[in-house]
Amino acid sequence: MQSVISSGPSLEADSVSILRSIIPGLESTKHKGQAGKIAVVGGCREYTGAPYFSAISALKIGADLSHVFCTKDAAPVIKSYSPELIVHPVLEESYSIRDEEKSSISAKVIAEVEKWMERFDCLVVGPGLGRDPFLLDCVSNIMKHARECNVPIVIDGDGLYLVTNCLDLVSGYPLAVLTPNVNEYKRLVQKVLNSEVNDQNGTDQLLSLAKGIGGVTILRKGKSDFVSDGKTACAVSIYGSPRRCGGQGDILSGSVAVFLSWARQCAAKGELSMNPTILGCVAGSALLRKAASLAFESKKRSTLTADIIECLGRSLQEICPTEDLTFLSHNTNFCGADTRATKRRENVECFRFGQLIEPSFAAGMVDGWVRVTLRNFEVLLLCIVRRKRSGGRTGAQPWAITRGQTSDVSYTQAAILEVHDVPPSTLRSMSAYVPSYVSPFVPSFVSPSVPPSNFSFSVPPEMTIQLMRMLEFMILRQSGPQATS
Ligand SMILES: NC(=O)C1=CN([C@@H]2O[C@H](COP(=O)(O)OP(=O)(O)OC[C@H]3O[C@@H](n4cnc5c(N)ncnc54)[C@H](OP(=O)(O)O)[C@@H]3O)[C@@H](O)[C@H]2O)[C@@H](O)CC1
Ligand SMILES: Nc1ncnc2c1ncn2[C@@H]1O[C@H](COP(=O)(O)OP(=O)(O)OP(=O)(O)O)[C@@H](O)[C@H]1O
Repeated sequence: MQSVISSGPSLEADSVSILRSIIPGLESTKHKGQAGKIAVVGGCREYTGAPYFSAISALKIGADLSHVFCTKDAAPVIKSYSPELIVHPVLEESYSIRDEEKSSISAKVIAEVEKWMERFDCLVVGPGLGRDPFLLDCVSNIMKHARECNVPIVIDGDGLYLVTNCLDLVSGYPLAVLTPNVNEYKRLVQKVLNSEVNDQNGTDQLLSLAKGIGGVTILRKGKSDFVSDGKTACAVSIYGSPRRCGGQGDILSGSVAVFLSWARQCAAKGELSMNPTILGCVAGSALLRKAASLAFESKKRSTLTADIIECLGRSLQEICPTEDLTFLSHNTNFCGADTRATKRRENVECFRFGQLIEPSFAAGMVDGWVRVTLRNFEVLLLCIVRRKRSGGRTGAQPWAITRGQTSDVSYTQAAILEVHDVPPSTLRSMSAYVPSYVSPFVPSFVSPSVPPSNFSFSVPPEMTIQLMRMLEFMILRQSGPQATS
């Protein structure tokens, strides 16, 4: 993926491209759990809203399952907010137990959470956790266990209070993300750097802070959100709202947890060249800020956290529309293999709106290929010269062909697009099929001049959707009666 974090004086990340590059496709081949399983550790007698906001946001953004581990008092309340959440009433506060029970209860708490830990893609620790010493002690053990299992941990709210007083819990753990607000950041700077917050030199201070805690990622919340892992730093300033109702940080923690999990999935497939933790933070922040701006547009001063949560879906849709995500997967469901084409071109599957290309029709007529290489999916436009049954040429026709990881279609995530091996004659013929809204961006396609025979070009990521629409357009043209005559 190309660099999305600028190295010049501006720190602003290309959040929209990052979001698009991380959001997975929606495919019928996936099963529950593959889009993410998130757990929030938080919720006590005083605070039941915060863990709910965090966990429900994770679900609304696209995680498949969202758990909450909270105190026994908080659990029925959180369950009553939503039947979608899986709520575990496992934590205890000092007031509800006797001193002599503490060690056995502590062991029970950790045993209960351990059962689940390896299933989670990310843990959020802190929303509405409170500051009861016994409870925080149990949560320290949960964090240690998460760390042993290599589960990423997003730490917010009272989780940051805990961590600031016991830095060893996260120090040197690259899968830890701290999301401090203005107060929490101040406390961290004082504790780790033994100084006061210095906004004149804010980026350097943030870098030093992240480095000082051994390379954890810090997302400093504020007018702009700043993210650093101690090596690189970037900012998210787009969108946002002037309304500062409590709970937005909780949405952020759930959002970062989901995007971090998705970014790690991309990284595991070798699709990212950047720290997925940073990308998860940038995407999580940008989405929250977009939802806050949409909510403010309609609710103005009365905007509440629940209104922002309601706008998460629309925000995702505006940034990365689901029809774009599903178009190809819909069509690939109907793929069928064409044996002769397979022989000619390494395992290529041909389809045309659910039908095989007639072998007799396709055989020997491959005239050129346009290969569109997307991040985890490959589309081949096979250009064949159609012949009448008698054998006479009738002109070039492009056909869409898919190949590669068809179970992982996600073409809006494309960063690079290559086209090559297209003979000049085919390119010229194809220009007839290129809709005018795409042609300015693909000048070589429509150029009447003769391109080199091994022709290739790159298309910027923002053009990907238009190009995919072009493919759709081409296929649609082929579904008309004249295509089969
Ligand atoms: N609807 C809900 O359920 C919501 C619940 N929320 C939840 O609330 C929790 C606190 O988070 P917050 O963001 O309000 O704390 P923040 O701004 O750092 O501190 C403000 C001032 O208060 C003080 N202070 C805090 N806790 C204290 C304590 N136990 N005992 C004593 N002092 C305490 C603090 O002092 P200091 O930290 O400097 O000691 C500072 O001066 C957290 O779990 C969050 O998730 C929010 O997410 C919003 C929606
Ligand atoms: N001054 C600001 N201008 C614009 N957006 C802001 C501003 N301050 C915070 N935000 C946005 O609100 C998000 C939450 O930040 P905030 O400081 O409210 O966190 P918090 O206090 O931890 O939240 P919570 O109330 O959930 O505990 C930030 O990620 C940022 O996008």
